[in-house]
Amino acid sequence: MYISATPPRDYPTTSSELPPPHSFMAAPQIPNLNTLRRGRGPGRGTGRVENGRGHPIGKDRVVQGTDNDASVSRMSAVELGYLNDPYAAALTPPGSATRRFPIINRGTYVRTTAIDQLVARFLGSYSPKSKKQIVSLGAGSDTRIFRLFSTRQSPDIIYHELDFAVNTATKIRAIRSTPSLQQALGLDPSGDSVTVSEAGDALHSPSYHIHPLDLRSVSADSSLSETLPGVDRKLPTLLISECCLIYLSPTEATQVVSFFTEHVFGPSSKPTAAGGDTQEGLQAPLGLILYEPIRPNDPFGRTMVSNLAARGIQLQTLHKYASLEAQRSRLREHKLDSGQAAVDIDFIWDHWVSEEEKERVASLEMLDEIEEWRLLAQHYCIAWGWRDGSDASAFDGWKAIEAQPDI
Ligand SMILES: C[S@@+](CC[C@H](N)C(=O)[O-])C[C@H]1O[C@@H](n2cnc3c(N)ncnc32)[C@H](O)[C@@H]1O
Repeated sequence: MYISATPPRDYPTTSSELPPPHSFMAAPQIPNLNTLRRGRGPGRGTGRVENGRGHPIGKDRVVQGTDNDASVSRMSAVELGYLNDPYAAALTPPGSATRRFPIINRGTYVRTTAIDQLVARFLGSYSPKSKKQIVSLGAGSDTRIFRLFSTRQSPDIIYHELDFAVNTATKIRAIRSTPSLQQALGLDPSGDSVTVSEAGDALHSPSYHIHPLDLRSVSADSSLSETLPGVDRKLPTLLISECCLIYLSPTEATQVVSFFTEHVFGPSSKPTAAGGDTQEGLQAPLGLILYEPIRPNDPFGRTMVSNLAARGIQLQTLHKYASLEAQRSRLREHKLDSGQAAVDIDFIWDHWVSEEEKERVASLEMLDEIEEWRLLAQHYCIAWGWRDGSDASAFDGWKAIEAQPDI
């Protein structure tokens, strides 16, 4: 039961506490464990100019800028010892490092390690004969690819990252100028196995692809080889949306997931044994992990939503997928029907983190605001679902994970 609607303490609660319109922030204070921060950054105006498809460019910039907040939060958690991530610094904008509040650091820790666990269970142990594929939507400056590739003997994974061109170009610049990122990927930038587009916003190598793509532009008519070169339609594949689809409208978010479930990884045709004819219905095993805010309708959630609205920000799918059950239904509706589960961050801290690890994390810095932590953590969830498709064992690693009963 929620005992107070008190928002985390650096959320302004009235419009008079908001920064003046001319100093609205490039990266808004979205109620995100990743983005809540101590100070208010410098602003950037939001114009009304639209891109080619009617989306205001100013709003897009705000959404693109949320990645800076994500990288700063990651860096804060790394510097304090919550996470071990030697690649975070290279992907954090220079001079932007800031120490986040303890509840935010703990949130970054729980969400990152929980998604890491789901990814590790999907990938299983190294096996060059059974390649798997990961497609990260709105990957931004995420470091998971570097952490994964540096710890597996050889890439038995094909990893794709998608984001707006402005963000993919930033990441590619960081990779080009940082030998440790190249080494983690096993890339030789002067070799011919890596190609970078002329605009510097797309990168292709045998195991790693960065695609500059506005997800709102994909449709069933999109040519796969042009839109997502290097995607293998037949491999067991994991889609990850770590705080990305929440920025799309419900229709757009549904279209993006359907693009992958029905079009990219939809039923394929293969020659029958007799030759000639084709046999429909073979689908690659496919899973989806979502990390998103939930529960906008209780007092705490309402305060967060109204703070955002005052900044012109609407997390449009938040009301549609407001509960753990709504997230599970969403996965079922996308025919990820072999299994689905959803847990909030509070549950993960309680049930997935060992007592020893809890003690280690608790010793890193003082966290007095236990009630505030629990409230915040109950407003973010991780949901996952999968379909077995052509390989009933591809998601075996997910079958025994402890999930949360409805509350
Ligand atoms: C909060 S950041 C999260 C970044 C990363 N997933 C992480 O968790 O560290 C949201 C990311 O989604 C990306 N994004 C949002 N809408 C998008 C769209 N329509 N097309 C491509 N990327 C999008 C943003 O540019 C941004 O990099």
